[in-house]
Amino acid sequence: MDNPLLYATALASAVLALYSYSVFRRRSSAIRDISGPPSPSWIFGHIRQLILSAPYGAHEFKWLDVYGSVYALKGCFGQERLMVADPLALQHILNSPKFGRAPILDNTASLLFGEGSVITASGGCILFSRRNRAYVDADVWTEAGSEHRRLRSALNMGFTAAAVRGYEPVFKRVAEKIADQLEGFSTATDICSVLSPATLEAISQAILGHPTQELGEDFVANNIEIVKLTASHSETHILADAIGSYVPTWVWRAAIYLPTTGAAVARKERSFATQVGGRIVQEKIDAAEQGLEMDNDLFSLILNPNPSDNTKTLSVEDIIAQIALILIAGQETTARISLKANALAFGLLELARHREFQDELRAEIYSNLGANATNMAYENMPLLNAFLKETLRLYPAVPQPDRMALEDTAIPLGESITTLKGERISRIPVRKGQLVTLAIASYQRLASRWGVNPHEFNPSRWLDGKTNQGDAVGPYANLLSFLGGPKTCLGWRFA
Ligand code: HEM
Repeated sequence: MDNPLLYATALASAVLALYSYSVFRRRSSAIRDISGPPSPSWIFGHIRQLILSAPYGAHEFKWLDVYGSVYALKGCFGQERLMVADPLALQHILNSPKFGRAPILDNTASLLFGEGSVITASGGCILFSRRNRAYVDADVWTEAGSEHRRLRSALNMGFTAAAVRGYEPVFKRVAEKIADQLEGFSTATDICSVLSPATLEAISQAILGHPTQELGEDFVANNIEIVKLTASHSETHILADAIGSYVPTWVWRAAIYLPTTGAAVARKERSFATQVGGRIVQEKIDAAEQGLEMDNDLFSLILNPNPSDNTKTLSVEDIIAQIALILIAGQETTARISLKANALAFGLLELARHREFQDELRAEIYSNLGANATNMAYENMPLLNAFLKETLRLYPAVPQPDRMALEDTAIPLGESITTLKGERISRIPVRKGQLVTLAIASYQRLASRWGVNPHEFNPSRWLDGKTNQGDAVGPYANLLSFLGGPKTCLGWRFA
């Protein structure tokens, strides 16, 4: 299509179709009656303010103060969205089969990791492809849910408290390497460029049982490229996501063959993961057949399951299908290269800002290392635990994941709200297809939950018992940094 008139006509038709669709949905949506900030733009809605503002939350936390823990926002092209930081509502959405990941998240995941990974087996993609044909089939949900449970149950073997304790020698080696590197720097340095490869090293050794150099330079370089791509945000990305969410799943599946940088990196990742993963798995199978002792990395654990329990058995293909996901999911969230959300970098930044606390924490760690240098007793280190919780609370790596209602339903609220019509409601009716943003960063700054001055870094809030824990919401300290419900981060103990 090299005729500019054709381009203009195609673009105008797409914009008109999006506009008509958004008007149609707006007329029939209950979200219209929920208060929220006025939208600055029809094309971007509030998304630029939500995602691109610096420092993080510049707009979001003001909206939280003004509109409370549930309010309406506009997405791109006039789309209605609901922001939810109410603990009961979050807990409901995360645990209800009536909500799934937003199609754009699922489709991106399947592009990067293929169809066989635990994250793509969770039902979303299958459901969304059916939804494109305007129906949701309960049997499909159950089938996809059970495939997700099967993979999770088998993989979980490598993420139990005992298994993660088994990885401690790896963590220690990697931590010593980071410390050596940092001691060698005499000027200001980009900490993310040190932490990101170190995290990949820890994951590679603990999960695959091989140091990164054995994965091959090309695989490692491509992995870093993917982490950079998935961490970057711009107006172009926002628009591409918005348009991509209207694109059917079969088009996404074909997108892997596009001649774009993103598709090329995704293609390489999947091909490297299959080749390298296949080689590593085969080596382990050969070692087991020769009666050699298996290592205690995740792959060796999975390949050597309890034969009496066949629910925990994974095929070689199943195992290989998890490699790209685990390398990227762990690295991207723990030590992301972008400064938007990097748990480790933000933790170090807060230590630099709070020198007194830094000294106390160092003293606590040294005194425990002295007592038992090979086996760290984390439970005996209250300051370290408080530091980790406070860092994860203030800087969730995934601060605003989207969910979508898979059928007409209602979201219960812990605190009732007044609608624009003046009605007091304790449940918000939502229509099938409604997008809901889980406002994790806002939830983790609710004064009602975490005590006074919730925007301040103050680890002692965890020590003096002033955090109101309420109902269990997330897996760790009631935080939602690892999300919650059946799709809780598999690697939260590892992280
Ligand atoms: C601070 C570090 C980490 C954070 C904040 C984090 C956060 C998350 C979040 C929010 C999700 C859910 C995504 C969604 O459903 O939309 C997730 C899923 C996942 N994470 Fe993590 N993660 C971290 C580290 C890790 C590590 C180190 C690993 C593995 C070594 C890992 C493996 C996974 C896997 C396999 C899933 C998919 C689970 C499923 O769909 O059932 N994560 N993570």
